Amino acid sequence: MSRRGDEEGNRRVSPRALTIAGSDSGAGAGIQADLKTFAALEVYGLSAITAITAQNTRSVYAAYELPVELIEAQIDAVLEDIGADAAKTGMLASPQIIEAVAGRVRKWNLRLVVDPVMRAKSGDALLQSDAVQALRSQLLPLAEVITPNLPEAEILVGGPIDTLEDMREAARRIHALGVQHVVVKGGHSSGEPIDVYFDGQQFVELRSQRIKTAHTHGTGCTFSAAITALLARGLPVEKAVAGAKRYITEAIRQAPGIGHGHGPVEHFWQWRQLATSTDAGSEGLIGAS
Ligand SMILES: Nc1ncnc2c1ncn2[C@@H]1O[C@H](COP(=O)(O)OP(=O)(O)OP(=O)(O)O)[C@@H](O)[C@H]1O
Ligand SMILES: Cc1ncc(COP(=O)(O)O)c(N)n1
Repeated sequence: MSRRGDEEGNRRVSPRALTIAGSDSGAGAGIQADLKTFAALEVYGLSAITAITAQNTRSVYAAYELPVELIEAQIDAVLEDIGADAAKTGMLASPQIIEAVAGRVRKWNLRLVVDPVMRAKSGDALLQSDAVQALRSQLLPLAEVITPNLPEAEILVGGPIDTLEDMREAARRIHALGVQHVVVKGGHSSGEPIDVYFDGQQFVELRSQRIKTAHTHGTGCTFSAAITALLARGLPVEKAVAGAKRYITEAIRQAPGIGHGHGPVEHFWQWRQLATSTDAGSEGLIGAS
């Protein structure tokens, strides 16, 4: 357990989450989206930056990977002092960074959500093609949750995914790589954005209406960060995933319309009301608090 935690005396001890990801200067995706999501969900956010991108809503203009030792040092610095109840990965760029991050996940026994980021919405590559094998063999067996979109799931399983049954089969095969809980996201499908959740035994379909918008930059980062934040808050995985789906749906609906390309989503809408409301007899997202 990496959370040091409870030596703060009388001070309020808030849940903490760590993101290990790339910086997006346009702040719609990457580290910036993750930290906004953590803050909106009232979780203290920590970061370890893997790469710096020069990016806006239109394109990625440049990317610079940070040295592996500096990435390891960021993770060690925040965990030996502050601790994290859950962590997530985003852009990992290279096999060397994946290997280093896997080492730190083992060292600190982190609860890990992996968003296997491969390309930006603009089409620019964010992961070297020879890094997929490292992702498969080194990081996936350490992941509690993985959240591939359809193109990422196709690369992980090595075949096309066209139907809901294909999504279920892909989830089964990714689960067999050692991930405990798989969410194959349907944002890139042509119909309703149905996400398929699989825990090794049962499938759950997470459904929502498709919102007609160009502003979906950082939806995957925000969704996986919301899962991480809700896990850090102590929710069971299935509830954290369902809560994150509600959070991202509303975040897309309320997108501020910034920039000339794919703009960011809105993180700071009033989630608490949704979170604590009783919905069809359920206890709400986090229960009243
Ligand atoms: N237009 C939309 N309307 C409603 N929900 C959507 C829409 N687009 C995506 N989603 C939801 O947003 C979440 C992220 O899905 P998506 O497949 O877009 O991830 P992604 O491609 O990894 O995102 P990104 O690469 O932009 O960070 C999923 O829960 C998906 O169902
Ligand atoms: C640093 C960084 N991490 C992740 C993404 C993926 O997000 P999207 O697919 O919405 O561009 C990105 N564009 N930049």
